[in-house]
Amino acid sequence: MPAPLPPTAPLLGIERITKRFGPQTAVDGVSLDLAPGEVFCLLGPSGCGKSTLLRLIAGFETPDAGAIRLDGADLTALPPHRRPVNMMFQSYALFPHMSVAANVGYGLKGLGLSRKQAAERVAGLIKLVRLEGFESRRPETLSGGQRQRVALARALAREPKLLLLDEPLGALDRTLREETQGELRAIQRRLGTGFVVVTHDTQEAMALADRIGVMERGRLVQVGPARDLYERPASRFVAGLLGDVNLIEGRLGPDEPGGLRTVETALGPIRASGEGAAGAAVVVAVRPERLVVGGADGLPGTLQGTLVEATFLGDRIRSRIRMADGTVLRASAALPATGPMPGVGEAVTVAIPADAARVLSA
Ligand SMILES: Nc1ncnc2c1ncn2[C@@H]1O[C@H](COP(=O)(O)OP(=O)(O)OP(=O)(O)O)[C@@H](O)[C@H]1O
Repeated sequence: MPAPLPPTAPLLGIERITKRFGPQTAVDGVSLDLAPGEVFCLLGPSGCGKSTLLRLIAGFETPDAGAIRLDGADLTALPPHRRPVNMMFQSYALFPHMSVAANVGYGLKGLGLSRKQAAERVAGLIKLVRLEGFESRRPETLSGGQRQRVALARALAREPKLLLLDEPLGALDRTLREETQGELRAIQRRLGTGFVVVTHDTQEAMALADRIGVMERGRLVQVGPARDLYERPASRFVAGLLGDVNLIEGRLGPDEPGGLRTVETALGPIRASGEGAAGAAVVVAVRPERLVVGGADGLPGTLQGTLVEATFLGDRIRSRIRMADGTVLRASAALPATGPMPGVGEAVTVAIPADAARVLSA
């Protein structure tokens, strides 16, 4: 029986694409479907192949194997300018001698628009990125955030079906970055253009993406909404990339009814969800904010430890707790509404709720 069709045909279809540079495989058999209007973030450390995958979609690189389709049409043989795709670079590559309006209008060259049509399109784009009044300014007189918006308007000028963004906010400082993430997302929603965004910043991927694809050494190792990746990482690598995590080594117990497993660790048995062969060496992954510190007496599996560090961070306390066997766990908790901070050297209880503990292959 044929597989059921997805609810909407994919905008972008990448099939087993591979790109080698000499002995190095930069992109290794990646397959991926993108829904229309979706924002997809490629996340991974430097050198994992994110930019190469983006450049393959744009047509700046030719794959050694595999195919790329857009709306069902094979793009693989088309040069970059013939693809209904546009790319925005981190450097923005604005023309310094041209005004904001001319930079944006440059994106319309070759479309055969009349002067009037082009002027209207430019005005609409400038409005979209909220740069009205800046039309005749030169890029060098703009702030980083404004330059970013000029580059975005120019990249959107030809109304691409898909926009590729390489570290789009990389040049902005932290506060401006967070503001601009929201703006970028709002513009994208208004237009419904599909976005593929390359970033090595996990927070940014979480803020922007409908789905994140994690790349590791040329492979796409896990794809899903940020929350799925955060709560159910497929590997230690993904767990660590998405945020801080405690990794506790142990051996996996046998299958049990109810789906939970028991992992024997130096801290004692820990109940966790996940799969694997009984006896396998595993790690239990627990996010610091899911540890229940203090007041855990009476919960099954409550452990005893000593607080070795407690740092006040405004909205939460970050702490380190040494357990009887010497393992140090990191916890992060909302502040108690009233009352003193827990003191260093104090004995504390620690509980690991079973729904916060994931079994990962060691
Ligand atoms: N033109 C090239 N010639 C040779 N090797 C290349 C070329 N482009 C990329 N590579 C190699 O392919 C691998 C993936 O590079 P890529 O730029 O895609 O990584 P990345 O994840 O985007 O990294 P970064 O975040 O640092 O940009 C790297 O090992 C890189 O050295």
